[in-house]
Amino acid sequence: MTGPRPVVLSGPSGAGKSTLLKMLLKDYGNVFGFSVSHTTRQPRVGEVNGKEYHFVTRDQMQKEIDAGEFIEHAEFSGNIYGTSKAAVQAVQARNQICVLDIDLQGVKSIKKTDLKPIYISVQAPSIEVLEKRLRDRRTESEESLQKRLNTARVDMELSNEPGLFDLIIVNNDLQKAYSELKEILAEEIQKIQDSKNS
Ligand SMILES: Nc1ncnc2c1ncn2[C@@H]1O[C@H](COP(=O)(O)OP(=O)(O)OP(=O)(O)O)[C@@H](O)[C@H]1O
Ligand SMILES: Nc1nc2c(ncn2[C@@H]2O[C@H](COP(=O)(O)O)[C@@H](O)[C@H]2O)c(=O)[nH]1
Repeated sequence: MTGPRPVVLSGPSGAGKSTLLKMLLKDYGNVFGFSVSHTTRQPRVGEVNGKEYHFVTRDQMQKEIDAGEFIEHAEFSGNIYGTSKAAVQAVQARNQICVLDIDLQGVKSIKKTDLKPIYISVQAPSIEVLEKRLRDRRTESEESLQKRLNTARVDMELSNEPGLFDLIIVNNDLQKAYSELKEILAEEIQKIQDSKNS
């Protein structure tokens, strides 16, 4: 893999990864590019195929995994999610910092590749706050919500492993969390802006 150093955003469902990512893309749209993952889950209201995800069937996804088209893939809450080689290459071809929003299994898989991203974990202040955010988001059935909360408990525990993440952001105050995110990425942002201006 070539190009600027990618960024991995991980952390429990509902912690605020997509919210922070949207802020980053709004402020630095030409600097960052989102790695559009594949998923077998159903699109949510407002989600567009090819933008938030490539929405695919389990059969189609399994065929592409078998064909070696994915850098990593994982089963999460009853669905498969994965990062294709093409998704990352598309961003890198635009000389943008590639941002991957992936779960903890994905992080462990990416650690075995030569991608060498900056690893950031986004956490909610507590499981209670996380549950409230997920409920208020109104995207999950009760079954899916419980699965996500169970996975979140494990994620919150395991993410503290020394060396796993370069930074853990506790997303309580959104603006403060965003400032922390921008701070760790400042050097990479500057490099891209300099290269685009030269
Ligand atoms: N600091 C915050 N304070 C209050 N609400 C927040 C904060 N950050 C995010 N939220 C809200 O919490 C909900 C979950 O956030 P978001 O969808 O960004 O989480 P996520 O980590 O991307 O989840 P998933 O992994 O399921 O995609 C959203 O409704 C969002 O508006
Ligand atoms: N290992 C991977 N995890 C991924 C990928 N794309 C998203 N995700 C993670 O899935 C959960 C649930 O996402 P949701 O959109 O259904 O709420 C979340 O933790 C994402 O980080 C991927 O390509 N690989």
